Amino acid sequence: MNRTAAIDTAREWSTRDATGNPAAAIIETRQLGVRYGTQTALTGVDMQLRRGRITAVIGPSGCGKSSFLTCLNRLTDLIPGCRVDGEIRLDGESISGDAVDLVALRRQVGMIFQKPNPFPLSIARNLDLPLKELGLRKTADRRDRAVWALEQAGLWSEVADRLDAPALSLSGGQQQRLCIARAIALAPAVLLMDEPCSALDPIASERIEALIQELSGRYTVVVVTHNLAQARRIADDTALFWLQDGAGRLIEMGATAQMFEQPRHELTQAYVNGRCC
Ligand SMILES: Nc1ncnc2c1ncn2[C@@H]1O[C@H](COP(=O)(O)OP(=O)(O)OP(=O)(O)O)[C@@H](O)[C@H]1O
Repeated sequence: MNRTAAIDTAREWSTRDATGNPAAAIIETRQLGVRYGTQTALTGVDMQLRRGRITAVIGPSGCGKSSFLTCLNRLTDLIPGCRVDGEIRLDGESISGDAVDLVALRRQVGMIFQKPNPFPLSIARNLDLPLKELGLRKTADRRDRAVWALEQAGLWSEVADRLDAPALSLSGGQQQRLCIARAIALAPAVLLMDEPCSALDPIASERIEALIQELSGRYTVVVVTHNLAQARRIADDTALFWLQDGAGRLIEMGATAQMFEQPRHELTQAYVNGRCC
């Protein structure tokens, strides 16, 4: 199948769910492109991310996966020389332009990075601080919300008796779950995860994977991963990006089982079977 046909297929898929009904997209991109100075990292991405589902973004190094993710909550605004073209809609509303409240956007669309990045403060303060900024004025309310978020992240039983300990004294996997709790505490609609397990040992990775699966349904998760087995285990939907003619492009997107078992595009077939890169 040529590239245009595959993208048409991706478009057709992305507007229908498994029963043929229109899919409920929470995020939609149209002709999304990212440039760093004169270099085009990503071009022409038309994609719909479905509400409450886990979408894995896969593809070889340099094909624009992280650039795609960082567009979705406009962290790209913080990169000098970076320019984003096209359209991104969250719940039908454009997130482009100067009128958008970026603090509110980033609360709605939280980000988890490859390397856990807790604040160099106590475990409790890692949650209390953002909740204060969110406007929760009563200490008891903030504490309740913090406990709830730690429970959601599967961390509460491990830290309940040492909330005043430094966050950096936690293991890498616990720090990553703390970062997920910190994001969840702000009640986001979408969680973006950029290789959230790649800095962790296999056991900690397994816990994060299990946590991502538990979050499914309540949050929309977009996870960039180089680990194809992980994408297959945790993702409902999978999108393959590829570097073609010097720019990253969306090649194919579909339900994960279809992408791995019956890929439509030859690049997907080769990539998921480890026959290239
Ligand atoms: N801040 C930046 N400044 C300049 N160029 C950048 C920047 N970030 C990414 N790029 C370039 O954009 C292209 C896409 O990078 P990106 O990190 O989005 O790809 P990726 O698929 O996530 O790669 P990887 O799998 O290696 O993390 C690359 O050529 C990269 O060098």
